[in-house]
Amino acid sequence: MGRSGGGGGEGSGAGGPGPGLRAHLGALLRAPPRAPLLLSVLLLGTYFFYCLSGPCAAARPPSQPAAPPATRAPQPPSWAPRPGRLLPAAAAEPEDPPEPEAQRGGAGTPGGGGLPLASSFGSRRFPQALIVGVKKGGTRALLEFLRVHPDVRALGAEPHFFDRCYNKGLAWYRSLMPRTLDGQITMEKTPSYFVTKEAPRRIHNMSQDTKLIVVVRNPVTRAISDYTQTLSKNPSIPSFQALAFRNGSSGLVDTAWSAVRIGIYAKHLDNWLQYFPLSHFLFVSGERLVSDPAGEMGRVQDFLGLKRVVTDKHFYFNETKGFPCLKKPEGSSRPRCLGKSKGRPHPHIEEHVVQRLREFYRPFNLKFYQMTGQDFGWD
Ligand SMILES: Nc1ncnc2c1ncn2[C@@H]1O[C@H](COP(=O)(O)OS(=O)(=O)O)[C@@H](OP(=O)(O)O)[C@H]1O
Repeated sequence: MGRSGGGGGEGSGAGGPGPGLRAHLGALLRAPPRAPLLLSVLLLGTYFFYCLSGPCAAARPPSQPAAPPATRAPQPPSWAPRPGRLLPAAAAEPEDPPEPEAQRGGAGTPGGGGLPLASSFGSRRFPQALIVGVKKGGTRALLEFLRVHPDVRALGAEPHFFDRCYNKGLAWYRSLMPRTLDGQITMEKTPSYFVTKEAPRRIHNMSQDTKLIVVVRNPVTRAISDYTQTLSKNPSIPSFQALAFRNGSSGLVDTAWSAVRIGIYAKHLDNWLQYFPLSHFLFVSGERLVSDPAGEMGRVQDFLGLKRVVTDKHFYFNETKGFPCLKKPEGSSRPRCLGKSKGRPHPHIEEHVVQRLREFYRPFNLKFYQMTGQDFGWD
């Protein structure tokens, strides 16, 4: 499943057959008539292959109910951010994979339950809370920490419903969710929602009571982390510096590059505030999630109206990884850190490049502190 590096797009998985499929079907239809059975089998196989391998396929529901189209709402305001320049490699990056335990057991499997019993009790509900961003902010860590809480049931994979898969309909989206009992909260995380101009309106359309969590991180470090991810998939991309500035380091900062654009938090938040009041948001510091995970989890649990169950007893600092890890993740009794793609070393970026980006972000950061009433200390 590809990711867009933060830019939103309408789901493309449910449209008509693409050129590849048309060519394939054409070839099959020209086959000799004496092979009707083989032809039918191939046609069916081709149909299922193309239908199920689209950008929404990683989050397939256990059964496919007839999904009514999602309700239409007024067009978004014209000033909303436009999709920026994407690196080819970024567009082909795989999703943030669910952590292994989540894949094996419960709620990581779309529609699954953590315990065998959970598969037959409770009901699938729309998420009452979403982690909407930001990409490379620490969203996977937050979700895995939250899943330890017995009153949180979360989808492990990123469903990308409100950016790429919206045309699958709200019933499809709900069918992905794990079953919950009364009093439990359903959650999912898709970091690209924060920079998708249609996402706030669509989420508001699902429920205007949705609680929204945004994990934010120093935008300069975030951009380097984003670049590191792209570089890991495609080592031949240009240097960070060449991508960050329009004409080498002497030029203007290139805000069309998604790695830069995502970090202009104030601008993206402005779009969300057209639909949700500030009281619906919790801004989690990506830095404090690493330096004081229990403290930040206390704030998150309070915001979600949960008992403070996840505390410092749940974490240990793994010296080798250099990050806090869980003593007992959901569905496991063994300690576990996040996977290799989380907390990886960044390439060295020259100080003058970092400095110029810091200066670029400063006014946007100050605006963001003002809007949220929180100083994240990035300057
Ligand atoms: N406990 C723990 N373990 C490992 N990594 C941690 C942790 N807490 C936060 N982080 C930081 O999370 C960064 C990845 O962010 P995301 O999970 O939001 O990335 S993604 O958008 O879903 O790809 C990742 O970024 P990089 O350091 O650049 O790899 C980490 O810095």
